[in-house]
Amino acid sequence: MATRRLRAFKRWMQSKGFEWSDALEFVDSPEEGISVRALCQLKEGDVVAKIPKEACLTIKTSGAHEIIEDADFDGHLGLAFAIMYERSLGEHSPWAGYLHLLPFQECVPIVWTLHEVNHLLHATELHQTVQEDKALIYEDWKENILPLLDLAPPKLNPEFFGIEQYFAAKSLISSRSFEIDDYHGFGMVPLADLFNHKTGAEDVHFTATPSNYESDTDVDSHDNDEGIVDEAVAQNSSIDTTELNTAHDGECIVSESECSSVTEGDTSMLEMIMIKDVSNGTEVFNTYGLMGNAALLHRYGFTEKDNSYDIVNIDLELVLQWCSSLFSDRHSRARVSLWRRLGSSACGSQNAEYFEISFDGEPQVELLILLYIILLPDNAYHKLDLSVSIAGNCHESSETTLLNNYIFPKNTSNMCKKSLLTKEVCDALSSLADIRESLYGLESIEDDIEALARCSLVEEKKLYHSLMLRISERKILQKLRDYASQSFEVANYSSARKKLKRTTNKKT
Ligand SMILES: C[S@@+](CC[C@H](N)C(=O)[O-])C[C@H]1O[C@@H](n2cnc3c(N)ncnc32)[C@H](O)[C@@H]1O
Repeated sequence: MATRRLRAFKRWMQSKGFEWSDALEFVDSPEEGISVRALCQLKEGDVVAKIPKEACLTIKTSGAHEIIEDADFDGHLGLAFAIMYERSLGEHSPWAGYLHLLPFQECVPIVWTLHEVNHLLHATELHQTVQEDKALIYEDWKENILPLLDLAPPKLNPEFFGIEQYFAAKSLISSRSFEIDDYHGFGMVPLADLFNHKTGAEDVHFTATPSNYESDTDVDSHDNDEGIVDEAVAQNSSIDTTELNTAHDGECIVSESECSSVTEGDTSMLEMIMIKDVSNGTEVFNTYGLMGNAALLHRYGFTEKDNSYDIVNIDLELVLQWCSSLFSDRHSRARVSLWRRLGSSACGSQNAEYFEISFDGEPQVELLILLYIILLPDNAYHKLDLSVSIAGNCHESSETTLLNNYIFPKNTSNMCKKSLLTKEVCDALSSLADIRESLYGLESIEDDIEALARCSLVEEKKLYHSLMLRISERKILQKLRDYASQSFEVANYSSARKKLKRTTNKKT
């Protein structure tokens, strides 16, 4: 459905030199926002849109570029300032037709109230991150934007540069900005940001070399310090400058980006190319990257059911808590120290170390090694400790060799894990899953599932996606328990078989 705002946006795109195929339909739904659909069969390799870089809103193209340069604002801060500045110009902004199409803000957790963050994200992978983000963004605004408002010139209307406006701009950057090129950096790319995301199953890509879109300049999303931002195009690549064909006699025709049609040297346009066939009437998806639900909610404000990139983390702190419920502090310290001397480490930084549990409930091997060492009987621990010290002194054998000799005599990765999965380690994994789960509070996962079933995705978006996140994390903890019990059963079964074999061999 083409609404009035979409028609105005199309007129704006035309005035700025955008080209797009008639085979693309922009659909505006009050519940789901804007999406893009194929009006006819789209073929792999079709160039479906061309976007002038000059029409992208970046720190170079914005009317605020001098203020941004003088203030020495970096990429994120600069782009947030550019968005607020262009919004402050109203109809006088060259991006007015685009800005009208954007929501004021994207419903990502940084724009939720602190109460909502604490209530809805409690104990999830996002809770602490979002608390920290909110504090940092506020500090950023206070230190950089607020002082600028008092300067004359430039005379800035404070109404458009307040803390709410800054958070809103940051939410738009997080959910819809793209890397453009070395000169522009990243920015807001009209039209490209109308495509919704599908994990690992995108239909459309941005590329500088339309005729060989499988090359290195193919673009995937990538991480940067403030979240995943889609990378759009490498500069100075050859670009197909063929005009897009438009519909004739009710037929949708898009350009065939063949090598022969490539004109070298035009780096002024971004292009969108189909990377697979899409049938008539189907939504055309981009991908924002391969992300679990925590990352999706953090950067884009939504989650996906059964997202295989989901993970849950177990903090080292939590392992230490479990350890001190069974052993003395001295025991814990000594075992963790030996674990570190063996060259093991967790993910994250020194004061926030954690272990990842994958979507199928498999724990990071470093966690298994730590639990194994914590649970070693004293005599075995002393032997290993002595060997590590001697090795450290003579520099003859590496920690890995020692660990392999001691724990992994067979030295193959599958065997490694199996050797670590003793009954005690498996019990420890189950206890850790229980402790991690207890952090969510009194409601069980079944309560969460029921609450999700009652929840409206449209009217209670925050609740819906935070429940999805909690449930996906809790399902992984369930799988961790299954992994622990099954691993022990398997280990038990194979050691029983070995014992049986040894006994039978002895007899024969
Ligand atoms: C780049 S915009 C995509 C266009 C957007 N739908 C619009 O109305 O303008 C990204 C935002 O679209 C929404 N979105 C994208 N993919 C989605 C998906 N698979 N499920 C739910 N929402 C999605 C999220 O709100 C996200 O922050």
